[in-house]
Amino acid sequence: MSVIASVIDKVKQMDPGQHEFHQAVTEVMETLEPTVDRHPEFVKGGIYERIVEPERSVIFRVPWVDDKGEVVVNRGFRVQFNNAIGPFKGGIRFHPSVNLSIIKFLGFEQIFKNSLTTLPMGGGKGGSDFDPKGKSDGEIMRFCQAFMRELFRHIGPETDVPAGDIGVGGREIGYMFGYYKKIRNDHTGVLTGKCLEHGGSLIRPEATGYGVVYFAAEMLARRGLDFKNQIVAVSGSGNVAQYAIEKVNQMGGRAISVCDSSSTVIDEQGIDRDKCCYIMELKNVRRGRVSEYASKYQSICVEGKNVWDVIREQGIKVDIALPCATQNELDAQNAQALVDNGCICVAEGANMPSTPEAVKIFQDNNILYGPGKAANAGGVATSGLEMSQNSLKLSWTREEVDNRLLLIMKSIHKSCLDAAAAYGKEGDYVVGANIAGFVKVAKAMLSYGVV
Ligand SMILES: NC(=O)C1=CN([C@@H]2O[C@H](COP(=O)(O)OP(=O)(O)OC[C@H]3O[C@@H](n4cnc5c(N)ncnc54)[C@H](OP(=O)(O)O)[C@@H]3O)[C@@H](O)[C@H]2O)C=CC1
Ligand SMILES: O=C(O)CCC(=O)C(=O)O
Repeated sequence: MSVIASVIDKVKQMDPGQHEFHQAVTEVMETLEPTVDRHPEFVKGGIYERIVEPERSVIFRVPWVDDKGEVVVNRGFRVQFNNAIGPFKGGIRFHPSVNLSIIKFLGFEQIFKNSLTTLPMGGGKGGSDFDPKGKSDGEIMRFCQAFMRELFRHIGPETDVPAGDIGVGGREIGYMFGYYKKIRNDHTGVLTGKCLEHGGSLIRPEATGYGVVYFAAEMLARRGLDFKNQIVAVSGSGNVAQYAIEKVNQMGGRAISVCDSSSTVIDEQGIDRDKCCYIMELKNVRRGRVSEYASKYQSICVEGKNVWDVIREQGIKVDIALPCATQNELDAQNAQALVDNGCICVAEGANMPSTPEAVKIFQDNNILYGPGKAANAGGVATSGLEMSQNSLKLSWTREEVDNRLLLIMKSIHKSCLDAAAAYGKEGDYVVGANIAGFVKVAKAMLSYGVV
């Protein structure tokens, strides 16, 4: 049995039931096969076995008091996966589905993504099964403080620097940062995604969504294409989706969809600047449901189905797909429908949104397919820029950060293509992203000896 197959086998045996983690490990490991012959030193150094095991996983109790005065207990997680090239770095997710498998898959992906950014950041991820939906502002604050009451002892600006992810935005980062500062008496860059007033970076809120569109534009340019007049399907309606739509509009495309966990809205006229501002206010301020969009603007609203189901069922033509909601949202049936209807490009804003079967359909049909760890790396890259500004005690302008983001996305795109070509898989962004991300981390791990 090859070293890769035995590593995948061992992961499945050791952690049965961690399906998302198995999926992420299998997807990465299978593409690393060509590195085994090229780098016998990685085999000898046990790099493949070591890279799938987190440095440590912390699971903790998060007790807090709700508005009725009742004690609620949630479960918190921080998986510090790999710090070979820099401090652990990765977001925090608050969602009822959160469990160890999901946090491990996200932390594992983060190792390679962060490596691709060119910045010195290791991989980690955290979260809780806390559901922010329907909670008052006071409840959110008390939960964030309770979460930080344990997390603070595991993190630090040179150790582990969390940020936002699903259910965690500027408001939650503010509450967590404020509490860390209070109990440590230390105003330091321990979190990213902070508000501007207390050390955040311009463009961090926009960065993941803008970065996905920058990455897709690079892929399209290889075929002499761009966003102008392209019909773009976007899923989700949160941070990543909102700024992806904003950038699609700026680049001359027409974004036609959003969804949340309750319904999907299709607006074939296009979600223009004003409609996008409406969604931002609806989701970020009023914390409402996307179905409200349909009562304000002429559009289709389908309850209980995601964007990709609705596009398939209604035979809607899409040129570019940007899945920006959650893992495994886009399955084989919906991938086939996108291909059959002439889709040319898929760039993933979410982490692992396409199932393995869907990815195979995109690749077999020569679709420009940009996997999340490359296409959505602009968020964490800009977090890295926030860390740099915090260390320098400087703030860069919007233009400066956006320019750096654009250059990083171009560099990631080039690294993927270079690595794919160097390992005999010309044009394959999946192989390219995995190998380029992996080789840098593997070399760093090797240089430390067995630790
Ligand atoms: N924020 C960042 O910087 C980065 C985020 N990502 C990834 O992007 C994705 C979106 O994150 P982000 O925009 O920050 O999160 P948000 O919480 O801001 O938004 C998530 C959106 O996805 C929807 N959603 C979540 N789960 C489901 C589901 N099961 N079915 C349908 N819709 C769902 C949410 O709906 P509802 O409103 O009902 O909850 C919401 O509209 C995630 O995969 C995340 O890991 C990747 C890189 C960086
Ligand atoms: O900005 C960060 O540190 C993390 C962003 C994130 O969670 C991700 O890249 O998936």
